[in-house]
Amino acid sequence: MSELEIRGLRVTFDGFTAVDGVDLDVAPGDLRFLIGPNGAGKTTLVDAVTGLVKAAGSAKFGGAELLGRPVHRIARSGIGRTFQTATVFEELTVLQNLDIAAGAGRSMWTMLRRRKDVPEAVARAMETVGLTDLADSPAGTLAHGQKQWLEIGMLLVQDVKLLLLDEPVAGMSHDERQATGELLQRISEERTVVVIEHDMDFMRSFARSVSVLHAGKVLSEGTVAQVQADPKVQEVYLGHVEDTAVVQEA
Ligand SMILES: Nc1ncnc2c1ncn2[C@@H]1O[C@H](COP(=O)(O)OP(=O)(O)OP(=O)(O)O)[C@@H](O)[C@H]1O
Repeated sequence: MSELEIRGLRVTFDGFTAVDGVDLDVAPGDLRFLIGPNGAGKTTLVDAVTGLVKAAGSAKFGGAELLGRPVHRIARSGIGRTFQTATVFEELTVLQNLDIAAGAGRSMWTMLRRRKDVPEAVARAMETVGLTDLADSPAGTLAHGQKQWLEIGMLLVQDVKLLLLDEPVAGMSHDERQATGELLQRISEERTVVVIEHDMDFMRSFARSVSVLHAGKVLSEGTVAQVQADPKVQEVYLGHVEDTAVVQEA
């Protein structure tokens, strides 16, 4: 059964249809890449699923309808996302950021105080994203890639079941991309991960499945090899110089 089941999803902005009848199924434990040229509707689709924009159609998570629910209730149902720019608290340490994300029921003072007993979920998330040694470093001093990992860690401590990540490796070094890909593979052993991405090398190395969006519709879907071999995909990408690698290296 699909964990995320989208049917006939449609998002319209002032008469312009950004998402135009999308059907999408993501199985539990998938590491799905959403690719497509600029303006294809990838971010808008994620915005619709997370309640940030109004949408018609259906988007079910674990069988429950998401459309029409407020953002906080969708988040509480186990869906978390990151944005293109990391949104961590720069003045607070790695541990404090994770603590706040884990937050429920603790006072601000308890969370901001340096504590010896780190909650297990926080310790585990810190370990998973490789930031344990930097627990007491202010987030503002982290490298760009580390901030993205911290943000992913903040979703893990909330025990999010479906992670929606918007261009997580943008601006990262080669080594950071590699580490991020491996991190996403580890995470997807227990959770479902959907990644919006423009980096085709990264997609080829780490995607378990791929959906190609174009002009608000799903153009192609399958494994990396299937999508790369699809003439429709080649046609769309050949018109976009920055993305021709998807076909050139097929
Ligand atoms: N709030 C909005 N109001 C009006 N139009 C919007 C709004 N948000 C997005 N759009 C338009 O919807 C289309 C899809 O945008 P979207 O950001 O979802 O594409 P994308 O595939 O994520 O592109 P990119 O890869 O460049 O991030 C674009 O034409 C965009 O200009």
